[in-house]
Amino acid sequence: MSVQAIARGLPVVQASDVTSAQLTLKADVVIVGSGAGGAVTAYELARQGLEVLVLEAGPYVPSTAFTEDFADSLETLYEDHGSQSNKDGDLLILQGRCVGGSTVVNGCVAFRTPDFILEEWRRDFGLAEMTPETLNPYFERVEKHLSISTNGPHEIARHSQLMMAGAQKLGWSMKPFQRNVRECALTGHCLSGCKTDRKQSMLVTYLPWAAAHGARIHSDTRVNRVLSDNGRVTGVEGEVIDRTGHKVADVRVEAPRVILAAGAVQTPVILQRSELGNKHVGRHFACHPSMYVGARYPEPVYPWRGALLGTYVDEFMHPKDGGFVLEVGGLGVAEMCLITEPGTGKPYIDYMQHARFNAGIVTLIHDHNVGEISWNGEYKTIDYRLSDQDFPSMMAALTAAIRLHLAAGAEEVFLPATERLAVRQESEIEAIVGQLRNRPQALRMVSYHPQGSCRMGADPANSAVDPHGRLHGVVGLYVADASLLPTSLIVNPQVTVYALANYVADRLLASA
Ligand SMILES: Cc1cc2nc3c(=O)[nH]c(=O)nc-3n(C[C@H](O)[C@H](O)[C@H](O)COP(=O)(O)OP(=O)(O)OC[C@H]3O[C@@H](n4cnc5c(N)ncnc54)[C@H](O)[C@@H]3O)c2cc1C
Repeated sequence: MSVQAIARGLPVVQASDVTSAQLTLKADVVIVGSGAGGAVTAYELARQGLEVLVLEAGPYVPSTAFTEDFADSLETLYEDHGSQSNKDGDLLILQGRCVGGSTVVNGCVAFRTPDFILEEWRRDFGLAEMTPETLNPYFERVEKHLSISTNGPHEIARHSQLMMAGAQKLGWSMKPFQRNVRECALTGHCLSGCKTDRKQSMLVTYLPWAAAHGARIHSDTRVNRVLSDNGRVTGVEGEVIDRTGHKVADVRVEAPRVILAAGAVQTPVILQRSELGNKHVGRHFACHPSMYVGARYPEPVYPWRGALLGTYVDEFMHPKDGGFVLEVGGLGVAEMCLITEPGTGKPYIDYMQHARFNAGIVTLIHDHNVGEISWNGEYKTIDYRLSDQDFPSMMAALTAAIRLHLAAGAEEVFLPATERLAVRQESEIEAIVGQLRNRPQALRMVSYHPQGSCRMGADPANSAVDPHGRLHGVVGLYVADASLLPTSLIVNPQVTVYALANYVADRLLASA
């Protein structure tokens, strides 16, 4: 490893450090991906004395190099440079692709897995251990490690304050978020990475801690295949690719245990390329398709100022109450161009000229696991279409978001539809929302939470991975990322992923 790499902070072997065309490595455990699942397993295993090697496809970008410019960040920190989408092209699927994974670019919102979701997992997937009693110690551990705390009054930006007043008028429960941030600088640039290391991402917590316990981290290293012999894992192979896209070296790692933590899109792709796993690998993909419902307020609210995410409406969280959450979110100008008012020409210019008057709400639904990830030998496909079963909760979430904006004093609410639709008063909502139909390209949706493509369960007849995180039918191969989630969560998933990764690491240690 070069002296510069160590001096830069985290000791990472980068493409520029690799001098031979063939890299051959050994480890007790090789971990693929350095995001939420990969970093937690790396630390928990390294601190118990295992020789851990982490291979990360994305670059190592130290926080001092973050630019707070979203367009730059999409280029350097995001999967497919921020353009990853579903097959129909109406759902942008954002994932981080860098050392630290999506945790580097996420919005810091931290929720434990709701009890009613754990109940579904126990009931429908035979996951008897997925109880609050088993998971609470993991949640507590991660909350302590990542300094998770409730937003203070100074972290509730003007737009969130207006919406809290609106929720009060409507009689809805609205709460401040919990976030993994220490003394937030309130710059609102979370999605571009936290330049001052206040966000407690994997880049500044579990990865340096894992390295301190001897874990080796290689960036720019994409794993293509898991190697196995007679149903037992023997290692992985992949390539070192530099930032200009040129291959620098082939990599082969010998290891008796492999943990896949490449995220819910790439983990099934690696398994499919390796021809490992049963027919559930890649299926049952869910993603919390969300809509950004923007609105214009009579006063400037500067949506890019203050904490990115302040408060949320939990009134409708349980499926029997609607099955959705409304999150009041800030937004920079670049993000606003990407995901809000769809008009072109004059209406669009007018909208952007009034950017400082716009505030937004992000909707999340408890979607069904109807998607599928596949690899055709050349490229991946994300086949996800909002199901007819989920369309009513999407519309209920949209209606509630419009009502909240109006109650908070908004003058005009813009629907995240491909045709230009706006609501100015409560009496218009039903007719305008009622025009929307569940067809491709009708809605503009974004997913920040891909999940469920290698779901956990006791029975291989309906799951890809067993209750301890082992791929059914292959010895030594584990999954420890958002692919594991048997159903969608409804709430932001990072804490669930950290807890499950820690749980899987403990199961691995117990069987070692
Ligand atoms: C913009 C954004 C905002 C978000 N906001 C929140 C939030 O506020 N709260 C919350 O709870 N969650 C949030 N999330 C989601 C949360 O960050 C993820 O659910 C979580 O990080 C998933 O963990 P993971 O380990 O499955 O994948 P990731 O954290 O995405 O890590 C996967 C890693 O694997 C690497 N990889 C992929 N393929 C390969 C390969 N072939 N070889 C080697 N490495 C590979 C990737 O480059 C990536 O670094 C957000 C996500 C995004 C993108």
